[in-house]
Amino acid sequence: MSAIKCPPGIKVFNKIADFRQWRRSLLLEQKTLGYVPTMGALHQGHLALVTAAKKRCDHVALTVFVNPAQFAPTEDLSTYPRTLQSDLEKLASLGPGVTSAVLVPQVHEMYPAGIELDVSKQKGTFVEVLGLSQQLEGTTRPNFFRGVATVVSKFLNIVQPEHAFFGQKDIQQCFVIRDMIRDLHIPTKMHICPTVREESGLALSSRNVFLSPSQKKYALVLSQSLKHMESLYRSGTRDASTLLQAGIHLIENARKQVQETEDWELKLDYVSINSAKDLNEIKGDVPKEDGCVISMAVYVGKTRLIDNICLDVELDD
Ligand SMILES: Nc1ncnc2c1ncn2[C@@H]1O[C@H](COP(=O)(O)OP(=O)(O)OP(=O)(O)O)[C@@H](O)[C@H]1O
Ligand SMILES: CC(C)(CO)[C@@H](O)C(=O)[O-]
Ligand code: BAL
Repeated sequence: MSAIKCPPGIKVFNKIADFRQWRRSLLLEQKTLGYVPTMGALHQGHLALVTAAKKRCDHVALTVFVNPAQFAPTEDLSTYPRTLQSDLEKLASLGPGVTSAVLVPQVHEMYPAGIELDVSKQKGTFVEVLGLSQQLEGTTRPNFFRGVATVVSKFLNIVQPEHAFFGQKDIQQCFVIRDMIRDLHIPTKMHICPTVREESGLALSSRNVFLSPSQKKYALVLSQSLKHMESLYRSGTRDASTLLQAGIHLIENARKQVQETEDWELKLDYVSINSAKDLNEIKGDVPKEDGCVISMAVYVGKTRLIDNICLDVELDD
């Protein structure tokens, strides 16, 4: 932390107790706090959450924490981008008084009992949101939402924000956290903000830095196939398998082109249409009254990207 230069006006804490003392001062001044949880490597998607938080609240705080509990032993915990100094500069670039505080806690404070990536060796307290965590992302990342729900519940307890802001890009995470907040009676109002995209349509993601220029070009297949399915839906196609086949066709074409011309692979992990009520998979016609989420994960080389669209769903109120 000593090597980090804090931009003027932004308090950077690495001890939970120091953050809490600052948070208490806001309570005494009757100021509201909006909270944006992140794993750092900030981009315009994160900054849009900060801006939305500032519109609603007197102060905005972020956490920057690459949470080991949401990574499987085989995943990219050690290589996940860590760019705290430039993250702080990006927050400062939003203007004075937009971000008030950033908490960058240490792993041992967040996980006093230690944290093993192998779930069978873990000790301590964990939070699981049953019914929403095993499908979609949970198929490939079976303990991911347990790690997310655990760390977000810790942070909501530490930060005690009136409002918390999450991105639609991680739509299943939003569903999981929404139910966790409800079930644990956490006194925070959750907001889901739209996915910020490059002009090309590519959803911004911290992991995009791993893409080569040609991978970035082929990564457009995620947003393009979603858009294609959306336009079919809007023109009256309701059968989930017809919609999915149309998306899969585009992804398969891209996969073949990559196979013929590149030295890396493009691989569909999943594409699925799920009810916006309970994230159960929809077979047959999409019921308009429930709304649906079309989501997918695609490996572009070694980088796994996700994206989604929500149809006939009000995500935020
Ligand atoms: N393009 C985006 N638009 C809006 N919100 C986003 C976008 N990307 C991420 N977020 C949101 O920012 C918050 C923090 O996400 P995180 O730090 O994991 O960034 P990320 O870009 O999603 O990283 P990763 O590449 O690991 O998925 C989450 O609520 C996430 O949904
Ligand atoms: C919510 C979160 C910060 C928890 O580590 C993470 O899953 C993310 O960045 O989306
Ligand atoms: N934005 C989700 C964090 C992760 O993929 O680990």
